[in-house]
Order: sequence, then structure tokens, then C-alpha cells
Amino acid sequence: MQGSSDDLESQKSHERLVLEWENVTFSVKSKKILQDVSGSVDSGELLAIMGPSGAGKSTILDVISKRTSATSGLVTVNGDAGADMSALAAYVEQSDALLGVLTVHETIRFAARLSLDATTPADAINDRVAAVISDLGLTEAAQNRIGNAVQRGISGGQKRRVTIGSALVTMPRILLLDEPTSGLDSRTSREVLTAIRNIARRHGIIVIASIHQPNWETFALFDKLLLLARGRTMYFGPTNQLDAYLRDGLGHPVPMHANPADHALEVTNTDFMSDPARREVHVDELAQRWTAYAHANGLGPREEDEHETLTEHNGTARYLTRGKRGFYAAVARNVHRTGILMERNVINYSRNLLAYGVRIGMYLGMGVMLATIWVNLAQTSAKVNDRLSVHFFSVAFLGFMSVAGIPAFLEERQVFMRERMNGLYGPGAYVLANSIVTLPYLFICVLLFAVICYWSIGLNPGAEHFFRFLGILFLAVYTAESQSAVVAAALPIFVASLAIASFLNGFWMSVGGYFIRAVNLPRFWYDWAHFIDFQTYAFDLLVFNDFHGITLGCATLADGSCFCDYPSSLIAQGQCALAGDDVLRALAIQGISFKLYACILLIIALVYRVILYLVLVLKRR
Ligand SMILES: Nc1ncnc2c1ncn2[C@@H]1O[C@H](COP(=O)(O)OP(=O)(O)OP(=O)(O)O)[C@@H](O)[C@H]1O
Repeated sequence: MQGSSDDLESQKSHERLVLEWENVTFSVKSKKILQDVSGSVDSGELLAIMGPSGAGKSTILDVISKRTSATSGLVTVNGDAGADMSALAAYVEQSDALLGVLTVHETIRFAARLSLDATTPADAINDRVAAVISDLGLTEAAQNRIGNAVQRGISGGQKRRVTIGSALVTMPRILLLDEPTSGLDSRTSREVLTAIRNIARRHGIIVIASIHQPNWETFALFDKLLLLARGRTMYFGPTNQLDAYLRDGLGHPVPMHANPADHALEVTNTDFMSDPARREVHVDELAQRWTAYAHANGLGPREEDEHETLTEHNGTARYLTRGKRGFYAAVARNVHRTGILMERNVINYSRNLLAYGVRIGMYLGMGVMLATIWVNLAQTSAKVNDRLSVHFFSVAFLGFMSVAGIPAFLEERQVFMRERMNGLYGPGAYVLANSIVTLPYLFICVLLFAVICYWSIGLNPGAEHFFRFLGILFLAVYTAESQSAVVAAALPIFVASLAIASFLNGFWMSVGGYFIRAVNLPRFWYDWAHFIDFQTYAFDLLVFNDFHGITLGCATLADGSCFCDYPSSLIAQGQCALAGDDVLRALAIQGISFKLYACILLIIALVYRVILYLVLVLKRR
């Protein structure tokens, strides 16, 4: 299948690209974080961005990738300032956003599949995945899981390589790496960068990497260097001319046996100067020296004539990466990617204890708890409140437990953010895959709970009532799960999203009509909160399902009179009993339409899913 693999790669490579940034300035308030930074990189070249901590390395990567807009200046691809960087570039951030339960091979293979057409032969994908795994020295770890909080996995350095591999395997035209070698020893750093360089050369990929203190051999793997200090350019040009600049331009020759990269950092580092004014003057002086030297020696950004030639390629960048255009092609691509994401979610949710394992245990435990505490409730008016509490508890606490899914959701969200930024798929495919694959897992949780406790408690007998109980509870739990996902999507900090989701659940419990009858709620809350509360509908439906059509016994007092805990319509007919519908009447839910309420519950769940989509459209990080 070598032929097909080559065809596949030739779709993207062999077309020259030049990425340029001209006079880029980025300010926050009045602070200039980048000042007039210019540079360019050609297909197949590797550019290192170096500088002391806080020099602006990550910021220039963000600007080049267009994740951050420059305050002034231009970023162009083949002269085109409108080039779609999310389609052209893959960005490897400093942190590794990976799904802990997937193996190394699965992680890289899913990334490859998400980036390729549905028609790509499996052999071609496998060849590409195997090549990347081997190039990055991950062959031995290929079948090992990444690891998470509950399961130890591969090492930090291996994770770094998996993240890089997941980007490389998509064959981006531009690869941006923020600290690709952090956590790697010097030998592995060199090997990884050599692999990246080989792939970049072979496929004409532009590589830009911010890097801290590379050793000499690693530094020599780069073609160009952009050296920054306090957001200013200290050097931009071929790595092999840095020596000459330090010697002739700055008068600081590299000492014998010293690494020019270390020496350059030493000369430009102002962090330990005690006088802040002196720091600024020093950097200013170095920036001016560089400008003069670059001008005199023809170094620095691309010359005008080359610029002219490249503008002829305007728009190629977009053409190369977008594949077939048109509405139907876009729909087909999204359906294909949603399918792959669903497949990945099935693996993730099945193996991830944090996603559903813990929750299945919790729902089982709660089922046993209800089954044994509310055991065998007598069908009497004295037990009406106990029965009501079963329904309240089921809706409120099963829903509440959806917060247990937040850690797994946050892990998934981080992976989504990385893959979305790299143009693999959008929020639509992600939300659809998450919404669909969540269904069977939550259903199993609710089914286990219901089977364990329904008959043991002695709720309204009969298969129809049981299945209604199951269906309503499932819808309620799915809605609560969707609510937790919305909160965690908007506020991706575990403790904060846990607090807000818990607060919301508590709030819905308070206005749902169980603790305080709905009609007794203050109008301010009754008029809106009670009616948008999913627990209102779920609780009313469960109560209706349980009480409608049953008869509950009442107590005969010593004087022979009949006592029911709720006003009974049956006493007047000579029966010492309470109709279930009398209870529904007392709760003001005797006339509800089962179908309407179930539809409203479903609509609330769908609204949460739409909000989840909108939040993810708006949130870029
Ligand atoms: N949005 C922002 N608001 C305020 N300050 C910012 C912002 N972005 C960056 N900075 C500041 O700009 C400077 C450069 O930040 P940047 O993260 O680009 O540096 P760096 O060279 O990547 O540093 P390091 O090597 O430590 O990661 C830092 O002082 C940082 O605090």
C-alpha cells in the first residue's frame, strides 16, 4: 500500500509555502509584549524561537498561529494575510492534552483518521501512524495507555512525544511547537527534533519551535533562530551565522567549547540586572545593534524580490488543506468525523473509571440504599410522604451525581480544544458525538438503579409504570448531565465548575415544588425558575406515574372514624381509603399531560445541548 500512502502525502506536500510575520507588535494595556518582530520561514525549514523567560516566545507563536491578533503588523502565508491557519497549522502547546485511557497507538491513529478523508485506505493510515510512532521512538510504548489520575501510564517525556506525534501525523503544512522538548532528556530531545526535521524536510512542513537552552547538537538541527528579549528581536537569521553576529556585531565572541545558543541567551538576559531602567536600555541597545548588523549583512526577513515571486502562489495554502468544497462535502466530512469521535468516546467512556465507572458504582449504591431504607412501602395514606420522597430523591440526587462526570468531561474538553484549534473538527461534531455516546452509558446507570430499587420499594406495579419511571429518570439525569457539561465547558476549572453545578442542582431542588409547594413559592421564583426547572417536570411525572389510578389505605381510628393523611374523595363513597388521584389533586398535578411534560423535559435537555454547542463556539480556550 506504499503507493496509496504516497498519494495521500502528496495531496498536502510539495507545494512551497512561505510564512512571514512583519513588524508584529502586541501590547496589553500600555505594555508592549512584542515590538516590531519580523521574520519568515520556508517549507521544510526549522525555526527555533529562543529567549529568556518572559521574552515573548509563546506570544509570538500565538500571533503566528493567529490564536492571538497582533496589535499591529501582518502574518501572511505566501503573501496572503487571510490564510486560514487552523486549516494549515497544527499547534503543540506546552501542556499535553490527551485522553488518559487510550494507548499511544490509538491516540495517534485517531488523530490521523480525524485529519483524513473518509476514502483514505486503512493501510495508508496505518503506514503513516507506524512511521510517526517509529520516528518519535515510541514503538515500545505503542500499546501502553497514556495514563490519568487513577491509572499510571507512560512517562511525561513520552506524553510530550505523543502530543507531537498527534500533530505530525495530520501532516500540517505548518507545525508550531511550544517547548517541544520540555520534560525530555538531551538525547531524547535531539532524537525527537531529528525526527521532526526529517519529516519536515520530506514533506515540506514549516516547523517553528520555542525552545529553552538546547545543547549544541540540538541547536544545530534548526535552520534559523529568532532570538527575543523583552519582546524585541535580538537576532533573526541562520543558526550557523549566530557565532559571527555575536563576535562581529556584538563584540561578544562565543568562548571556546561554549554553546552559541547558551552564550546568546547569556548576553541578552536582563533578568538579573538590579536596575530596571538599565534593563530597558540594554535591550534597546542590543535591538539597535541587531538592526544595523542585519541591514549591513543582508540578514533578517525576506527580501522584496522573493516576496514578489511568492505572492504568485496566493491562496494555494487554503486550496491545499481544505479538500473538496461545497455544502454536501462539508456535511459528509462532519458526519465522518462525528463517527470517529463517537468511536473514540465509546473507548474512552468504557475504559475511563472517572467517566462512568465511578458513577455506575454510585448509582448501584444509591439503588441499594433506597431499596433497603424505603423497603416495601405500604400502600397507605400514612406512607404518601415517604413515596413522594422516593421520587424527589431519585430525581434530585441522581441528577446531582452528574457532577461526578466533570473531571472526565474536562479532560475531553481539553483534547477538543487542541484538536479544534488544529482544524480537525468543530464544536458541532464534538457536541453531537458527546451527546449521543453519553446516552447508553447514562441509561445503564439509571437502569441499574431502577431495577434494584423499584420493586423493592413497592412503587406502582406493572411493566408500563416501571418503564415510565425508567424513562423519566433517564431524561432527568441526562438533562442534569447536560447542565454539568455546560458549566464545565464555560468554566473549565474543576473546583469552580463543581461548585457552580452543585449550586444549580441545589437551586433546582429548592424551586421544584417538593420542599415548598410550588404555589407557595414566592412569585419571584415561581414565575420563572419553577417552570424552567427540569426537576419540576421530572418530579411531577414520577409522582403522577406512581399515584395515578392507585388506592391507598387509610387508618380507622378508635371511634370507628376514618383518617386519611390527605383529603379523600373515597370516604364520601363509603370507603376508608385515599385515591392516588386525591394526592395528585392536593399537589395540584392531577391534570398534567404526561406527554406534554415529557416533551418539556426533553426540550430542556436539548436546550442544554444547544447551549453547550454555543458555549464551545464562543470559548476558544
Ligand atoms: N495577555 C497577557 N496579559 C498580560 N501580560 C501578558 C499577556 N500575555 C503575555 N504577557 C506577558 O508577556 C511576557 C511574555 O510572555 P510569554 O509567555 O510570551 O513569554 P515566554 O518567552 O514564552 O516565557 P516562558 O519561557 O517563561 O514561557 C510575560 O511577561 C507575560 O507575563
